[in-house]
Amino acid sequence: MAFASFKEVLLDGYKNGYAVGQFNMNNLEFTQAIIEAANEEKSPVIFGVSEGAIKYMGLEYTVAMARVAMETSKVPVILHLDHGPNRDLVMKCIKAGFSSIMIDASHYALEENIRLSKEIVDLCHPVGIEVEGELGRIGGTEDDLTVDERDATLAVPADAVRLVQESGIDALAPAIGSAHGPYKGKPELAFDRLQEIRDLLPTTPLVLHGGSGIPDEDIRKAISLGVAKINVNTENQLAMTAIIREVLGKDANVYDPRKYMKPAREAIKETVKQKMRLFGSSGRA
Ligand SMILES: O=C(O)C[C@@H](O)[C@H](O)C(=O)COP(=O)(O)O
Ligand SMILES: [Zn+2]
Repeated sequence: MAFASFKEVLLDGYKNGYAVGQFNMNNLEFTQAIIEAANEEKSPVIFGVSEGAIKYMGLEYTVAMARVAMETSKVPVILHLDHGPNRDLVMKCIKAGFSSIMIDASHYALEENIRLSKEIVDLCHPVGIEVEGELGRIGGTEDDLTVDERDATLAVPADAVRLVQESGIDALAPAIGSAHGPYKGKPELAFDRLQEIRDLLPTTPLVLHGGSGIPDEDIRKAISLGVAKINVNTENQLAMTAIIREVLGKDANVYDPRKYMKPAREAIKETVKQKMRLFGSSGRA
């Protein structure tokens, strides 16, 4: 068994009107919960791993856990570098066995975003690895980086065309008003902007970051406008932490981590299953 093709999985969603969830790996329990949910829902699944998560889990453990999950399951599984910051980490992830890469050069000016994204595509495509790029600035806290909401900027459609065509990326994450982490108010997605980008790039699967806390009807609308991958992390973290608080709050004598990590794993699994149903990926594997 091998990891599945990022482009094939996304294109199937794109053509058939559903999105595949990227769920971030933070530890063993996340890995188990995500793959169990995917198997029970018969859904393709993407393990997203950020630089911070790699530092926390270790690169070898990360790949080993994802590989065991992939080899023991019957659904397409992808191991994706999330918000890859530079060539160095991308190279390490390719060598370690990641199956796709996100290069996030969105904090640079357009020309530099295109240059760095193309450099990563030129590294990845010859070895069969597909690449996601990002345009505009997504607000909120992602990994160890916080972008103040006032500094968040929507992706410019003409720039999206240049980034995709000149770098050769396989999927595009345009900033359309979603944010990483918990939302302070109701999220306001710029659907007109999403529509414009989709019309200009009718064959490129789009990616929605900051997928936690977005109302179901907005998720469905985003999918109808070309979003084929949705990233979720915060909702899983909140579900896990809430149950651990509850278990420890009820009984101060609990000290065995298995007593609270087991229900925590179940809580993540339920959250992931609900997302797979909402995204329409259930039953697609
Ligand atoms: O913060 C991370 O480690 C991962 C996120 O950046 C991920 O790419 C994402 O977009 C998930 O957003 P969230 O659901 O708002 O955490
Ligand atoms: Zn993100």
